[in-house]
Amino acid sequence: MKPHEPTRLTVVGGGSWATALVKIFSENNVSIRWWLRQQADADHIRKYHHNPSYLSDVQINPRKVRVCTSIRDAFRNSDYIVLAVPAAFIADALTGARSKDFEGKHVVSAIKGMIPERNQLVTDWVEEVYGVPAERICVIAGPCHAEEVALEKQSYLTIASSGPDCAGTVAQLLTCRFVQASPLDDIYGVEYSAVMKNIVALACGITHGLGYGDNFQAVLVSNAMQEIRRFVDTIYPKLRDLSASAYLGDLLVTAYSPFSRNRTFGSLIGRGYSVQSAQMEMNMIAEGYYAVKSIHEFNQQYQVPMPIIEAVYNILYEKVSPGAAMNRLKMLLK
Ligand SMILES: NC(=O)C1=CN([C@@H]2O[C@H](COP(=O)(O)OP(=O)(O)OC[C@H]3O[C@@H](n4cnc5c(N)ncnc54)[C@H](OP(=O)(O)O)[C@@H]3O)[C@@H](O)[C@H]2O)C=CC1
Ligand SMILES: O=C(CO)COP(=O)(O)O
Repeated sequence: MKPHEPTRLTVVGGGSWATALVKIFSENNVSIRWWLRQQADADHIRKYHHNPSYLSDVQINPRKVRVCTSIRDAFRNSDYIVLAVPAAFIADALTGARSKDFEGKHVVSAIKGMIPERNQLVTDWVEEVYGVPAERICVIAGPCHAEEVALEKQSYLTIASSGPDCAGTVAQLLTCRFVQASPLDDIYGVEYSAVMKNIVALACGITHGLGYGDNFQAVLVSNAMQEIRRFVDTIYPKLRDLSASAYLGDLLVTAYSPFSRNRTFGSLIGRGYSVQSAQMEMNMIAEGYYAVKSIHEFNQQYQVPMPIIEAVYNILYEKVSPGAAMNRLKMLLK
């Protein structure tokens, strides 16, 4: 690539985070192929330069962004493939793409969830299924809600990879007027923490829906941080600073922000909605709903004590009432 040529990116996904990422990347010298699954959405963006279904105030720059609905077209000539579809649907979204289509490219996962049928991190799945080498994979993490990106509120991202090159370049591509992105070398720690903070936000929402107050929630979140530490230190021991924004910051924003899908979903459950009616009430996906099952099953072999994760699992998958599960949990917190 010549020095002043734009970096060629593919963004996979038409939801709020994909739309926000397209906006951030468009601040830099890039050329984006943006894949959406709905033809009507793609046509609308082409004509009116905004996504009709998510973050519709965000203006899409037609000089930098080309929309398409064919995944193989979207991959053509791209240097970086950015995945921004909930984990449960990423295999669907990539239907039609083959290992060969990933050759020579970097993969950037913006997904904070696990592949449900395999209880596997998205980056491991990409490596295993599409043969992408680990050093060409990175994740986008950090406390950052798409809605605040749309409003250009100052935000911070952490780009984690196992080798320095991928994360460093992607961090540069995401740094702009209102976003500061930095690289980090703890891809597994960051990815697992991001998956788990969604489950904790569900727990916060559930307790909020049940009428617990801020005092309880502060204790819940502190205990949750200890659970996350126990889990990631067991699965992938490494010297890491869990008070950094990629870990603690993301836990806090998801647990407390009214923008959080996971907190909102939990709050509906706490107020007595069934899983199905809560899902219908929200137009967006709460990753924690799928993730809690994956983490619960994955943890069978490790048996890391995680009473908060277990309480959420019992409520969502074992029909334990939110009130009873939280009554039991509150005796275990300190
Ligand atoms: N939103 C945020 O602020 C942030 C989100 N993330 C992560 O980004 C990822 C994407 O989440 P987000 O953008 O918020 O999700 P949204 O709920 O905003 O959008 C969901 C997306 O999934 C698509 N989808 C739904 N069902 C299917 C299916 N069966 N097959 C293919 N695609 C499907 C939807 O397509 P359609 O519209 O056509 O139904 C839509 O593009 C998640 O892992 C989330 O944790 C990370 C950081 C911030
Ligand atoms: O990861 C996020 C913010 O950093 C988004 O969390 P929610 O999916 O709960 O909105």
